[in-house]
Amino acid sequence: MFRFFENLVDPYAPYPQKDVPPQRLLPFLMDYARPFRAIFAWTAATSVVVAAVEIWLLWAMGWVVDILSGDPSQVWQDHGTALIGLGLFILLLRPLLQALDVLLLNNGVMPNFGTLIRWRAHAHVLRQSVGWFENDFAGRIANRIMQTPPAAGEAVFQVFDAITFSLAYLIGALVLLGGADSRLMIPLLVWLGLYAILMRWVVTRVGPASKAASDARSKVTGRVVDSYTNIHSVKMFAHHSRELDYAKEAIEDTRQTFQIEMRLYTIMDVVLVLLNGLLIVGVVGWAIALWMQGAASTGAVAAATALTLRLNAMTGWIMWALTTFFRQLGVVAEGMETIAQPITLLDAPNAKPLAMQAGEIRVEDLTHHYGRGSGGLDNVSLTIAPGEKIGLVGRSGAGKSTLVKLLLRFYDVEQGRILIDGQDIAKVTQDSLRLNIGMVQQDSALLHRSVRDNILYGRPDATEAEMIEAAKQAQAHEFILTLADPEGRSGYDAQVGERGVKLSGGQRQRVTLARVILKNAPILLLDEATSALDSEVEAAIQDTLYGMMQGKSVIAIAHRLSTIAQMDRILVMDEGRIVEQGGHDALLAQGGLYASFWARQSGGFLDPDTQAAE
Ligand SMILES: Nc1ncnc2c1ncn2[C@@H]1O[C@H](COP(=O)(O)OP(=O)(O)OP(=O)(O)O)[C@@H](O)[C@H]1O
Repeated sequence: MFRFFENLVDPYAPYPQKDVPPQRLLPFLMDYARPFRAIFAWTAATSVVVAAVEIWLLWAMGWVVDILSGDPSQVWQDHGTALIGLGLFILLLRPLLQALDVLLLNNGVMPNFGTLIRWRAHAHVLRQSVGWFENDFAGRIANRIMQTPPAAGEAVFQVFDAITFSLAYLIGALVLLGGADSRLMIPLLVWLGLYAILMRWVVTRVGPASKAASDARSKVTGRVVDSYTNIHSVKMFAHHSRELDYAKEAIEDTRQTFQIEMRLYTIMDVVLVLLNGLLIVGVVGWAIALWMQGAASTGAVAAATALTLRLNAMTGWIMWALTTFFRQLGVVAEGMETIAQPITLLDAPNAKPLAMQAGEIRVEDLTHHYGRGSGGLDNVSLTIAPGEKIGLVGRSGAGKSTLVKLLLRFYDVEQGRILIDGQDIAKVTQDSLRLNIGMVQQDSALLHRSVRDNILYGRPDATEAEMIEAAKQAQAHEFILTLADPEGRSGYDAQVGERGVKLSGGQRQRVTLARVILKNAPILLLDEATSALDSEVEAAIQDTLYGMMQGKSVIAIAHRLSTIAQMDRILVMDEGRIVEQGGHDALLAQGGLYASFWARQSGGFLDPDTQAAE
């Protein structure tokens, strides 16, 4: 039976992905609620029926008191059947109705609603560009993905569990009192008015207070996770107390925002008790007065008393439910700051897959300053012939990596364009573009998965033999066989730690090389691909690299000039521009920047001191 309700909505069902999610709270939630429309309607209907039954039971209690005021010997004779019917109703039908209500809410809605939001929110965030991620804390993004779905689920739960139920209950109570004596409705209506004012006062403050508290919590997560992921720097610089202070500032923010929230609840609780006192004295006192005048029966007084006491118990719960509702909406509003952000780097409308032919790369008048006035690239134009191998050198910050990242369309260029085989890379699908480019990066971070998963990331459908062959070519096979992790997995199954921290820099780089070898893409970008290797391994890998480059268009960035001296052409970049280009010998003869780099190289490296001095 549980399965039936749990399977009413499939949270992973395909859906139309939006590039620009709704920016306002209600439409944002409605968007996620769409697959739940039918189940929400049913839940609301059963909540109303359950509330009506509860009110009706109070009325029935008044009726029982009234018949008990009659002749005891006649009660069973006159009302026996009705009393049995009432008993059966309470024993059978009422539990069934309530069971249906909670099954719909607890099993149909709750596990699926949060899951659907988390799934879709993660799918949306994963589509964001590299630049988008660079502008935020990974911890904060993760926190919002984690806390928004349960908050939205809790808000929806309150709508059906408390708000729909209590609205139906209040309307029923008015009808019931009105039926006994319409004057009894007056104290209830006055109380309702005051209750509404209090509710409004609380609710308008709870949403913003809760959003601020939630914001502060996400900030704490962002800062704490930042310290943990960079624990090496923290320890190396002995910045233990500085990191604590950095986190404390955010933690203190959370405390203060939480204090403001809690003050609201205290005020609400105290005023509520006062209001409820008014309700009890008003309704029960009035009912007694009416009874004394003979205008109300004993049963009516009993029903009115039971009703007010029940309302007294319920009002705290309703207020709590309402504040929870608005508090959770505050959390959702905070989560929206991440989850509802439009995807800015999109495939062009009707983008086609990149049709790779020979592999010509043309960069036309490219300028990219990362949204600032300077830095990055300035008016770079360049044509790389199919199969040509380009070495890219220049001081740190000259713009080499920027050029490579723009080729991968990690960012949209600010000015100019890049063409591959005559096709503007902004107009082809991002996936097809990146599938055709293999890249080995300077700081080769790996995924916290097994070595096998990491290598197969280059081509998930490769066979085991192909994967091992790639590892061998990258000089990685031997050391991989010696790996073991604390859980007892070894070799290709060993986990590499977050970002690959359990491997040495050179080992990491070889695993990334293996995955690019396996990918075997027609364009190859090497950004300091061998910088972490010792000369012996590097020499062994150079052959593999040259082998890999055959028939491919290649851009290789290197500070170690000896690794690129053999390239077809060398480009020298400085301050975002290409300042020299040509073969190694020609550039040396030119006596410019390249010649000075070469002259100052010690042991094949660009000397960092001389670089700084420049
Ligand atoms: N994500 C980014 N956001 C803003 N500015 C950036 C970003 N990445 C790089 N820059 C800036 O662009 C300029 C060029 O950086 P780039 O990484 O391209 O240099 P590089 O030549 O590859 O240097 P290195 O040899 O040190 O890797 C620098 O001034 C840098 O501060």
